[in-house]
Amino acid sequence: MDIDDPKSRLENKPHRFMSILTGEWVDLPESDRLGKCRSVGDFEKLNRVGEGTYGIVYRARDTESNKIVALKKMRLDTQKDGIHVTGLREINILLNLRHENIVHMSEVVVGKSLESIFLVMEYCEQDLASLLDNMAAPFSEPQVKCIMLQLFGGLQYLHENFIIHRDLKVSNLLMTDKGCVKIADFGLARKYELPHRPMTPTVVTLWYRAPELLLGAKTHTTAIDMWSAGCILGELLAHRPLLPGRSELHQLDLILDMLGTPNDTIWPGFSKLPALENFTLKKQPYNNLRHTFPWLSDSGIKLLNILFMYDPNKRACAEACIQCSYFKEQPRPCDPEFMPSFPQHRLKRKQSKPEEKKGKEKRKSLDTFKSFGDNSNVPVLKRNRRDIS
Ligand SMILES: Nc1ncnc2c1ncn2[C@@H]1O[C@H](COP(=O)(O)OP(=O)(O)OP(=O)(O)O)[C@@H](O)[C@H]1O
Repeated sequence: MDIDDPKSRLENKPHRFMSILTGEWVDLPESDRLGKCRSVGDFEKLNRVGEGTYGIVYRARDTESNKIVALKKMRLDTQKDGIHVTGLREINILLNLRHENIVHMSEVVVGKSLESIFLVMEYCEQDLASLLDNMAAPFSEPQVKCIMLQLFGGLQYLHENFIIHRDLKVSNLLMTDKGCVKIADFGLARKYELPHRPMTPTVVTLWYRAPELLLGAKTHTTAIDMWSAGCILGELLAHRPLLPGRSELHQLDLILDMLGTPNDTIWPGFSKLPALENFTLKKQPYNNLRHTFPWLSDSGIKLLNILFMYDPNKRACAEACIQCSYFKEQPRPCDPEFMPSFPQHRLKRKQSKPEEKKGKEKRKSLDTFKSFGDNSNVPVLKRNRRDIS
């Protein structure tokens, strides 16, 4: 080797990288210098388990390890001739995360062409949306507490790592056959910086979207995930979507009906929010959460109230929710092993194509029900949680 020749020096230098998963240094073999991904041919596709806006998800078997995995085929961005930016974000974020309540992505594999990319993830037997659709009776309160504690655990980890998920909803919560809840679908997730920088306000599926986003706030905080968690808690308790708006205005209306109209006293800066330049909100002076959940304990109502604080700065963080007395009083959260499981329905489910799904609203609006009443008698509405965004 000519040590004065920079090209020669570069070619012969061993390549060492620090693993983002273990923090250990690893030598990169010469043959992998240009990068190396396994081929999707190493996997046997078993069946399709889900389809979202950005990808189709298959249950598959890794023929090398014999493990069952989920393979998510990333959709192409037809205009830009490559992988959609949401897919790249999802890869980037998931590679850096390790927590029992966050779906684990083990690797990226490639298809025949370079544009065909698949994420290999741990396989989860069900997602909460289809579980809710297939259960004859609502979740019991111990089961709801078990799910929520796990969701808050995952959120605490995400937020401590400066990640905002930005699309929390029941169809993005997966569950293993051991009852372990995993937050999935990081296509809209973003790393945030302090001070917060402006981001696009049209994130988060409408029914789970926080009022500050609906009113055009330019900065996003972890509080938008906490609002979505409140909507998920309400949905699990009631066994139907809590705030199923048909449009942004209708969504705001439903929020006002449930919580009353905000003002600058409870939410400093409220009247300066961009959307309020165009319209005035109706006046509704009452908080109707107690009326909506008459059977819920005071600490359950308190948890909902701290998740539904209008002012994002006052909204509870995940850690505060975990400490909430609701989880310490009777009935206590159940053991994850006692969560219901219907793995077979996922093998049967037929998914419609995303373009067919747009704008479809098959479910009855919540307006038909004045209050959820005792959750053991709630009529089960067939839901279509994936359709609204
Ligand atoms: N690891 C997994 N194990 C089992 N099923 C999964 C897994 N990941 C996703 N799914 C299934 O595939 C569906 C779609 O996946 P995902 O939400 O990641 O796709 P998406 O295109 O990003 O969806 P969206 O339209 O909600 O943004 C999920 O609702 C779930 O049913």
